[in-house]
Amino acid sequence: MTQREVDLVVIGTGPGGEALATGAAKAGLEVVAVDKHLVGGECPYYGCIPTKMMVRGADVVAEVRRAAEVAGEATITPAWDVVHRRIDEQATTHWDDTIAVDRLRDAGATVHHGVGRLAGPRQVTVEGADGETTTYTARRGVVVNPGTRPAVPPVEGLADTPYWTNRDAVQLAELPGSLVVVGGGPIGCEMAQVFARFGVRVTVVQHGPRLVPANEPEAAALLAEVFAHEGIRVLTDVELQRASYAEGAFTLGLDTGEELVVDKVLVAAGRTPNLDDLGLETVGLDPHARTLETDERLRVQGGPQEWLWAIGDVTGKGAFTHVSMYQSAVALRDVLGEDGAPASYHAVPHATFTDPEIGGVGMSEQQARDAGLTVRTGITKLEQSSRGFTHGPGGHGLIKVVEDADRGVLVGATAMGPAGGEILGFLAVAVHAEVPVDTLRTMIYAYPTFHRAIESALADLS
Ligand SMILES: Cc1cc2nc3c(=O)[nH]c(=O)nc-3n(C[C@H](O)[C@H](O)[C@H](O)COP(=O)(O)OP(=O)(O)OC[C@H]3O[C@@H](n4cnc5c(N)ncnc54)[C@H](O)[C@@H]3O)c2cc1C
Ligand SMILES: NC(=O)c1ccc[n+]([C@@H]2O[C@H](COP(=O)([O-])OP(=O)(O)OC[C@H]3O[C@@H](n4cnc5c(N)ncnc54)[C@H](O)[C@@H]3O)[C@@H](O)[C@H]2O)c1
Repeated sequence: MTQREVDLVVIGTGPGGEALATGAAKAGLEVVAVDKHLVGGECPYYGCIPTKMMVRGADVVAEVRRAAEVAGEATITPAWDVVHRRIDEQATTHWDDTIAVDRLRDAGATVHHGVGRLAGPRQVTVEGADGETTTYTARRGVVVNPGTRPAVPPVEGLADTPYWTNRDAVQLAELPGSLVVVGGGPIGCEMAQVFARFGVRVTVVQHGPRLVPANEPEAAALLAEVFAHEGIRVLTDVELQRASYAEGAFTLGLDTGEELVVDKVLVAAGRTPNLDDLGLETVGLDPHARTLETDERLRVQGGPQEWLWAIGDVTGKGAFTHVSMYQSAVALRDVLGEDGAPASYHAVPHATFTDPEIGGVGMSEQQARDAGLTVRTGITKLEQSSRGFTHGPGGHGLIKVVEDADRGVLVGATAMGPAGGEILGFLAVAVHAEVPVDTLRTMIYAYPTFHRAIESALADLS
């Protein structure tokens, strides 16, 4: 066993951990960045980046199929190997993190591949693949950024089948004929639409009453309509009860009595935080917790606040890369003893990259009501705007705004449509900066843009 003393240990290099380790090393701290798999985490290798390449391919397929209605005949023969090659070569360099490791080392950090665990105050052990263990004493402290792994729903027989998770889905070289997606959240919906557009017969099994439940119900309803139109079967309010696999086929038993027989099953039913094997108990924290509670400087609450920070999905503030990066910057300032704005989560934006995209920021209408606010909402369909009308096929969408009527500011908004995640930018500024609705109403909205529909949604506030 080797012992070393350093300034900072970062356990887990998701997007935030990688950025924080880089910044701390550049600032002159002696930093060890520990990861048991790939430096950069889920986003670049198995999450955002490969899935957005899949979405890009699927969107091109859909656009070509719309051509006849607006420009003339065009045909496309979807070819998954093109998507696979882009992911393999351009996005992930064959799922190899050498570039990221070199970048961190160039910044001055030490990269240690292995499982990192807290082992008492300021102590971290790292167990390498070769079984060699190193114990680090962290003078300044420890930042944990361990992320999540796919949750496996407690369905009889499922664990014994070769089901896929997002990690398998982004590495596919060939597509199956049929697929059941278990879970209708962002991962399930993005993947379902991609695979369907490439010719896979897709069924989504969602145990709740609607798709994308973190978004407004109107957005979920519109997405369900689009999915139905594209031939994706969506089963809501359905429980998967049994799963088995034999002779190359899965059989799934539903509580409705129906049995689905398919080539493949993709489980996208939420995530489990990687907190259970982090040694949290050695510093008085609960290893079974779903999140680590943090303060506005990302210091872990209920534990050794002076030397332990947590960032990323495990903080429960929004499982998004931009949240991990945002927290990384706030925590880095605190690690370095610098002043700066505290973390604030009243305007967390998110975009689900289905077509139409669903952008959301801040509170949903229900969340605002549950928070006891005096709520007014306004909604408009994109098809009723000049831009939606001229866009034609693929132009479905909506804008919904949620106002705290007592303060006269937006506390939440949804922008769904072509480039919904981009239109969201305007609404994110309004919610973040608490721009008075009266001011938003005095603006001039360029004609005929999609974002001009925001003016109609504001006019509808009641
Ligand atoms: C399919 C999919 C699509 C997504 N698409 C988007 C998107 O479009 N936009 C978006 O904003 N977000 C998206 N996300 C979410 C996004 O990937 C995460 O929010 C983001 O990666 C931030 O996670 P994180 O920083 O908490 O850590 P992660 O990225 O999960 O990384 C954690 C790292 O810690 C390591 N680790 C864990 N435990 C230990 C340990 N004990 N010792 C050493 N290392 C350890 C892991 O190996 C991993 O490298 C997507 C996620 C998935 C799965
Ligand atoms: N574009 C993006 O920003 C993006 C894309 C993908 C993922 N993500 C992030 O990753 C996180 C994880 O995504 P996710 O879609 O796996 O999780 P999720 O928790 O958001 O959605 C999972 C869905 O599965 C359903 N479900 C759970 N158990 C089920 C069961 N037994 N049978 C049927 N349905 C079941 C839930 O009702 C839920 O709707 C998201 O919360 C999001 O923050 C973001």
